[in-house]
Amino acid sequence: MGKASAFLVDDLQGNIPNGLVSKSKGRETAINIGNKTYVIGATEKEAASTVEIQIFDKSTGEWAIPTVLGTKPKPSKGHSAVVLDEGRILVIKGNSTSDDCFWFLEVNTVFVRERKLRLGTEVVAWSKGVVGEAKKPVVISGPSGVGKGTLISKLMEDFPSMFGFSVSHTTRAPRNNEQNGVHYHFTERSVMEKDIENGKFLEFAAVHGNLYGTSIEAVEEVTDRGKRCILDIDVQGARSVRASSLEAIFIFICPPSFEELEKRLRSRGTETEEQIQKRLQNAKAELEQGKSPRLFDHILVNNDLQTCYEDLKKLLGLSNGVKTTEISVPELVHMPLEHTVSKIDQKILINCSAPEQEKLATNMFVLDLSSIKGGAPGRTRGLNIYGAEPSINDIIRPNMPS
Ligand SMILES: Nc1nc2c(ncn2[C@@H]2O[C@H](COP(=O)(O)OP(=O)(O)O)[C@@H](O)[C@H]2O)c(=O)[nH]1
Ligand SMILES: Nc1ncnc2c1ncn2[C@@H]1O[C@H](COP(=O)(O)OP(=O)(O)O)[C@@H](O)[C@H]1O
Repeated sequence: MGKASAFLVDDLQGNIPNGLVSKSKGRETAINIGNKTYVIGATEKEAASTVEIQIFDKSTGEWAIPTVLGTKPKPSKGHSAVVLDEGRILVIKGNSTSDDCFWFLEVNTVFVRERKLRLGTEVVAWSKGVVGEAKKPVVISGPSGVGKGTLISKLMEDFPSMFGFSVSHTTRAPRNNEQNGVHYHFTERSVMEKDIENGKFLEFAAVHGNLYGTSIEAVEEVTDRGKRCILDIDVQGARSVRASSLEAIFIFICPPSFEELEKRLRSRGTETEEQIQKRLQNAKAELEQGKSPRLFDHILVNNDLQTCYEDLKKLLGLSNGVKTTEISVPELVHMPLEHTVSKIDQKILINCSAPEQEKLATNMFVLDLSSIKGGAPGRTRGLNIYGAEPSINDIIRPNMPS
């Protein structure tokens, strides 16, 4: 609590009407939502190089420095900001490209509220916006030895540009054929526990006596490459992801019989007898949980591998026999330092024109947020940006904030 001395915002104290689009004032912006003003700005210290948030509570006249979750944007020379709804502010960084210029500051979402309760402080969370089609991530669960890895490998081989594997962390030892950073990030338990405590994981669980977890970064890394993320995680993990903002498709893989599962696990030859026994024991509970109502969207029986693979492809909307090698990588749009933003429903109009060029309307963009998915923790996917027609410009300009 105290004075926000690092900021140069002079129009606080209730002068900004709720929900008003803020024009970039340089390095700091004040946005009102309800009783609170969120001040977004870079610190005076260039070396610190982070975007800081301070909250002014108009009802108490107090300042608060919130706990900031998520990867923070690197500061740019200026930004603009607009209230999207009661829970989120869109921050557009000037002088940057569309792969790094749209950031969502969540101030009152389910995730933020839950963390507020847990931490007992003010909380805000950053989530970078990713332009492109937002195909839902795919969560694949099932008992050890059922064939999850085999099915995922086939999918990744056939559609290398479409899918990306979320590389989990684990405390178990690598198998002979496993590479660190490719199959898993093999980690010390103490390191992983610390990272969990520091909120770096989307989910984690103790499985067969080891810790396994999906870091937020693992999912972000795939999303940033414009790919559809595949998560191979256990049933507990699936439950956690269900409760998160990820909005995935959940698929449970079943063996044709328990005997066949045991046979596959043994023939893989990667576990000791003791480990096989543990995995078989756990498989019973996992198969039971796989039937939990509303946890999995689809259950596939992996009897004949090829049949199961075809069924999986069908579920993922991959038509028979089509091998897609192309993904449409969205063209980068450059956002100049000088720009103004305004909001109409789920569309954000970004005017990059210098005033004397405004009539040309060559630098107007529409950022369409109607199909966005996800959010903190992790990326906000499915942003669509395109050039605006002059007619839209004409309709909008009378309402632009000065
Ligand atoms: N919750 C969770 N489970 C994971 C994660 N990564 C792998 N698992 C699960 O941990 C279990 C054991 O995986 P692994 O040791 O590779 O053995 P395998 O399933 O027999 O190949 C499997 O059920 C995986 O789906 C993760 O990040 N989170
Ligand atoms: N439909 C199937 N029929 C026969 N064997 C299979 C089938 N699917 C997978 N396997 C084999 O079963 C073993 C376990 O498969 P794997 O993909 O490692 O399972 P998981 O990742 O679920 O632990 C592997 O040796 C794999 O080649």
